[in-house]
Amino acid sequence: MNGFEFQCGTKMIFGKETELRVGEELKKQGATRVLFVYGGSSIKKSGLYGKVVKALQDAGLPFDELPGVVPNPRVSLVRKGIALCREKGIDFLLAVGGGSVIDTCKAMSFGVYYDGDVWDLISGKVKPGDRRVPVADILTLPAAGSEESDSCVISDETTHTKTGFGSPLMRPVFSIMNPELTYTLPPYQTACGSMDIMAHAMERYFSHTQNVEMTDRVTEAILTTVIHNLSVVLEKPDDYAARAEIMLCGTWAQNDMTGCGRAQDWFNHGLEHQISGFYDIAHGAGLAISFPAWMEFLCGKEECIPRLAQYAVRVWNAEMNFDNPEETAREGIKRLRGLIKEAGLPLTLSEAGVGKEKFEEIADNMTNGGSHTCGAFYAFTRDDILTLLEMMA
Ligand SMILES: NC(=O)c1ccc[n+]([C@@H]2O[C@H](COP(=O)([O-])OP(=O)(O)OC[C@H]3O[C@@H](n4cnc5c(N)ncnc54)[C@H](O)[C@@H]3O)[C@@H](O)[C@H]2O)c1
Repeated sequence: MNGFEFQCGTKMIFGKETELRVGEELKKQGATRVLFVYGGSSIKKSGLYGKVVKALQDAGLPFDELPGVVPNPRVSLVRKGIALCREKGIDFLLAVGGGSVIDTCKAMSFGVYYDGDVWDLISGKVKPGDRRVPVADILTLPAAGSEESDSCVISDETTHTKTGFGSPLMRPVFSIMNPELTYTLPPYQTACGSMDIMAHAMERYFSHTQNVEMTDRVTEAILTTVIHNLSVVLEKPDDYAARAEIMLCGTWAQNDMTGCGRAQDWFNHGLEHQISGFYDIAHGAGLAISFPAWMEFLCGKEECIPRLAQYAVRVWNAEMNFDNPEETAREGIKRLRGLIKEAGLPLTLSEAGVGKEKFEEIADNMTNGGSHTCGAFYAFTRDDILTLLEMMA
């Protein structure tokens, strides 16, 4: 196990009807003027919008609204939000929605205190400072884990670039998590979210760092819990117990608890950001296509087989073939693909409507024209990425 620092100060407020406490909690945290940020019609249809407005009014908290966050959230709205925060003297951001809404608030929160264009922070040209408008959220979609993570991902729709930045100060001050709020998620979105949760667990799990047994075991528990409960909620969307399990997994898969003391990979997220930057597909769908193909590619790399086989045995209950561990590894991939198919997610780029026309550009972007490799568990060259993309096609 490597040395590490870990600090996660987000207060998690979990359970039925917890969203009704948002006003009093914001006040307790020192808010005097709030910007209520959300996406489209889904929170209005579900009645959550009205509950939030009432909770803010009951707490006597003045607030403004910024609707219009879209999946793969746009920097144009972040810029609009920054201007609004400055104009109205906002001192607390309240995100109500999934990762896209929370990430929009996180980017705004640092952008308010930066004099230049916020894309400088997002693109990593300038490091974020130590001042930010605090962020809180009511989570409606377990997936990104942004409710406790220290990073955000934003797209520039004019250049088709999707990238992100982070800071230890970026973690939300508190996150309200009521599993009942996720009953309205369509099956496809539920499946995409679960795939994203599994991907966060696997980006950390696939590591060559030795002696990380405790975080391995926690990660395996997250993966097996999501696998089991995803099947339950696809059958019965209002199963509170199963929704709660998935919601908690979403947060703990991405708050970096399971990443402590180990090298992490993040190749698949990098690849998916490229794909969804160009094609605007759901993040979880992109990961459903890339992860099994990535594992299959790695079956050809001897140094990766033991961990792939361990994953197959412990997560998928595959039988260990000590004479041929690659066969065990392939069984794990087969079972992962089975779940993805059952959940209605795409297994290939063509199923997701993505062609081959950007392959060269994607490989260039990920390796800076072939000048460096990408990924820690296995270092992909530009040519490797092209091979992998063909496998995903
Ligand atoms: N910050 C991080 O740590 C982190 C990590 C991984 C991914 N991300 C990013 O997060 C974004 C994806 O976030 P996401 O997966 O949470 O999805 P999302 O926020 O983009 O939402 C997806 C869709 O689900 C709808 N939705 C949300 N809650 C709903 C509900 N309860 N009922 C019905 N519909 C609902 C939204 O309106 C939206 O149309 C991507 O841009 C991804 O790159 C961020």
